[in-house]
Amino acid sequence: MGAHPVRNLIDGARVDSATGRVRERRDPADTREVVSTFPESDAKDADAAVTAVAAGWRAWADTAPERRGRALERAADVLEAQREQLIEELVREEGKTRAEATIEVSRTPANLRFYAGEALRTAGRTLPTGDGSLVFTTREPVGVVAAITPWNFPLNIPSRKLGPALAAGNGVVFKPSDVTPLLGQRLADALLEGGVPAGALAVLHGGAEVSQALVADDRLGAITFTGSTAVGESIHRVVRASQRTQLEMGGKNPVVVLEDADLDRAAALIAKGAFGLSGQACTGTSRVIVHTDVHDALLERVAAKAAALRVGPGLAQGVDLGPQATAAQQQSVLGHVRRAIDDGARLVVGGPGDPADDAPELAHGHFVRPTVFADVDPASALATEEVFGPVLAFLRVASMDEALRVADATRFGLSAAIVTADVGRALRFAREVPAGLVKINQPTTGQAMNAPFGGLKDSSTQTSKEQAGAAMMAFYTVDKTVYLSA
Ligand SMILES: NC(=O)C1=CN([C@@H]2O[C@H](COP(=O)(O)OP(=O)(O)OC[C@H]3O[C@@H](n4cnc5c(N)ncnc54)[C@H](OP(=O)(O)O)[C@@H]3O)[C@@H](O)[C@H]2O)C=CC1
Ligand SMILES: CCCCCC(=O)O
Repeated sequence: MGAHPVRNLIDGARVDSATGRVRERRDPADTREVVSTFPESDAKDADAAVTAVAAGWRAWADTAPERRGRALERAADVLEAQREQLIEELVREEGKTRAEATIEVSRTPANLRFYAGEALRTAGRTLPTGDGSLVFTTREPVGVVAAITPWNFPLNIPSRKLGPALAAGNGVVFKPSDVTPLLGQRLADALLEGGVPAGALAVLHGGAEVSQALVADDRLGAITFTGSTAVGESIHRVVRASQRTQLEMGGKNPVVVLEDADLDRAAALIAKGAFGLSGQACTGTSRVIVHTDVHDALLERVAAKAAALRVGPGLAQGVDLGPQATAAQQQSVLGHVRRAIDDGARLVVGGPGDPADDAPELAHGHFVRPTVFADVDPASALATEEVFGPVLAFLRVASMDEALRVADATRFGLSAAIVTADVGRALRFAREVPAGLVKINQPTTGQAMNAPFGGLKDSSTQTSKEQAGAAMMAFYTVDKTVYLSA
């Protein structure tokens, strides 16, 4: 499979960056393979993209909602027709397994269809006046929206931003991660083929430089970002008070296991949440906070599952864990593992060793070993910092009160799970745990596409939740109140 040339998309034209610089994206499972090439864009490109969408969005906003919805529906049709191709490209560009890629490639068109319907449901309301005049509200598009997205769900996460933004009649400047430029182009191409006009959608490729320039543009009405807390906070410092921001950021998600838990069930959902997507999920499980009475029995079960996982290229049969998405992510994960050992955590499974030592065919990929630590200090880096890799920290507690305190001992509050047969304590957990997503006897990962998605604390801005249907549309529209006398 040759390298796909990806270019910026501005006013319908596929153009190189003003910098003239082109970068390569190589397969994270085998870096000898170039998957795509893409422009390294800068502020000039960002300015050109915003200028084009600022000029073009109004015509899209004036398009009948039914036609806007139909364009999203047809874009979903295009993506579904490309299913097998997208699955393979997603595995080769991002690194997830074929099974994980299949789920994402299926969810993406479903997101577009979900928001296609919202185009027709987003409306204002009339208010009684009693004096014969009319007072009503309208929902108008914000205008120009910047969507900046991460590499770990390069189709699904952008689709649940571009879908509602376009359904509401906004124009979008889309900046995919430089780790997954091809998938970003595939989504944009499907939207254009579906009928979104070139003036309503621009795509910029590149890294921090173009992204920083984009968010600093005063012509943006809204910025929707998903990525690390550090970058999200840097964006928040730049934008004007009047510009809407929706920031979905990092997590350090715990599973609390009480003494009455079904340990086989607990071990299965912990392994799924911790090692799925090679640990590269913001809602991924990174902490197990377990009652001391069942600690050793649970650790034994989870360690056995981790040790049995097969690491390898996502297109290979029977692989459970693909590579980390980049060399930088691989080195970051290994740095956390080495730091945990230095801090005195007990290594139970995995560790800093190179999986290629046991399997030479892995020598050209960014692979790491699924790793489990025990006796982790709740205040240590491993227990409080996001690793974003397949590394699990076991923390022992003696009560539910202590479990809640330990769960709260990080700056994050995205997803949290509890495993127990006690409904009363489960509901107390749901009330008291500082997390925007609470899972009872379920993994910390996995969401219903029609349920609000977002965290508390430094995991998310609290202005609006993603995926929340009508509530999502509120972020992408402005309210007006109109007073009318005949
Ligand atoms: N809460 C949620 O829903 C989710 C959160 N995440 C979080 O995202 C992180 C992993 O994704 P990752 O892509 O590495 O996150 P990053 O924060 O590194 O990047 C996110 C996006 O921002 C861009 N970017 C990078 N630096 C800057 C900057 N200084 N200013 C503006 N934009 C910038 C990136 O471009 P480029 O990649 O080209 O550098 C990318 O498009 C983890 O922390 C994870 O928890 C991931 C998925 C979901
Ligand atoms: C589209 C999937 C949302 C979940 C984001 C995560 O867990 O990284």
